[in-house]
Amino acid sequence: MSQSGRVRQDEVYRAGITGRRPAVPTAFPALERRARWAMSRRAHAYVAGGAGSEETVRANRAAFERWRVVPRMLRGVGERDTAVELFGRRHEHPLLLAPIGASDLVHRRADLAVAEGAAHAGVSMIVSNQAGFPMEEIAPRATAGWWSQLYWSTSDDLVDSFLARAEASGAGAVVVTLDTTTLGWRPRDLDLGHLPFARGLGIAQYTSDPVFARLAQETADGPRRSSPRPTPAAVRTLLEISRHHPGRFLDNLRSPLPRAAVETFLRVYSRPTLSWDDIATLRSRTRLPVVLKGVLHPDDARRALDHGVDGVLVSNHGGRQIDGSVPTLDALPGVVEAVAGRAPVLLDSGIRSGADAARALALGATAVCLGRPWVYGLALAGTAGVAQVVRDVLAELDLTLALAGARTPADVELEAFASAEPAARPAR
Ligand SMILES: Cc1cc2nc3c(=O)[nH]c(=O)nc-3n(C[C@H](O)[C@H](O)[C@H](O)COP(=O)(O)O)c2cc1C
Ligand SMILES: O=C(O)C(=O)c1ccccc1
Repeated sequence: MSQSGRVRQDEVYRAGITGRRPAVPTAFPALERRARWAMSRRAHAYVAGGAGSEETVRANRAAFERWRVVPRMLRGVGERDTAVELFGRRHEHPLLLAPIGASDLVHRRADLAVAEGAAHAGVSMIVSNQAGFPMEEIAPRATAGWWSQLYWSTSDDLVDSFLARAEASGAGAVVVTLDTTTLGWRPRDLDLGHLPFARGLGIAQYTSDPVFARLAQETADGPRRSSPRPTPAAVRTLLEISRHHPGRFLDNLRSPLPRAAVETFLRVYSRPTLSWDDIATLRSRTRLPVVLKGVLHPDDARRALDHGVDGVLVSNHGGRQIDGSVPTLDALPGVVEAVAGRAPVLLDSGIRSGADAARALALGATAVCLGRPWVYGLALAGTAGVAQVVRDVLAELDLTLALAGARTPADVELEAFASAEPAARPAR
């Protein structure tokens, strides 16, 4: 049971009496504006940017604006209950941090700070495969739980190694991202000629991996000279890269290995030929619950369940992959209907506030994932910034329920507004 909205408001207004203001802005537009000043041009372009003309980035938002809350009065709702159970674990809040790679572009402590911020706010974090630190260092800080996100590599051995490491480090699930088998067309990054990974950012999960070390050494040696196991020196160099200076190792380390590591990453990080046959092998590869990220079609959701998948995450990667892709909130009702309560359905892409979370949950999402807003909190105030952004979203979610006369998100009443084709609310 929660009154987190009132608690957070009281905290802010009381601190205000002595002249203290929140560390980061409490609403998204100001948060983004402030973060933009704090970030490098390249970092801002990478985080804020989307595919093509960024129509889908905007459409994700417009989809939320088409649903309006119809508040119900006098329902005596004093406390709200937003807890959910996901894969046998109780989550106090129906929100997780979406996996976001290369956060070492915006903060020196990157995923370590994010994990601590998520833990402070009491939410789980989905650790990106493209993190700035090895998952073994992030995991102990994510005390409210964490899941591991996987890009299916061209090397099946590397996939198995990532899965084994996630299991050994206590991940609660593995989230396989399907929508980035190849990188979308991103004009902001293209115009700056900038991809973080090409500079050695966001590759720490790889450089800390023994299978990857072998692949990188093969690249450095050339195929003829390569030895079957990575030499101890190669492993040491790569570990040094992942521990000490992921961001600037190309300048700092003289050995050819760092450059080989970047080249190897770019070659192996994703398999464009990924198919349902690969998904079918997952059950024998890992005992972790499997979530497929990037599902937008009801038939793909059904097929996922047929393949033994444990959950789906409705996502268009924040509009970064296909310009003109369907907004996730529009896709949600069809997926919810197809899944029919058999598995959790998560949603991301466009969640900016607690009011957005309330609408996605009322439309049948089991939980939502917060993306760009936490990156802006990180850029402005590190751990404290991430924690505040999350707590503010949760506070507004709680207040939205209270004012709508809803004890749980499912009780929120919605109506479609000014849409050419009003989407039907799924039966629940
Ligand atoms: C800068 C950035 C990096 C991202 N990196 C990853 C990643 O490594 N793995 C992944 O599955 N999704 C990644 N995503 C997608 C997010 O998980 C999520 O789907 C998206 O941010 C949701 O959109 P929103 O931020 O507009 O709400 C990234 C998104 C951004 C903005
Ligand atoms: O930037 C992204 O959105 C992302 O997820 C990604 C992951 C790997 C390589 C390039 C981009």
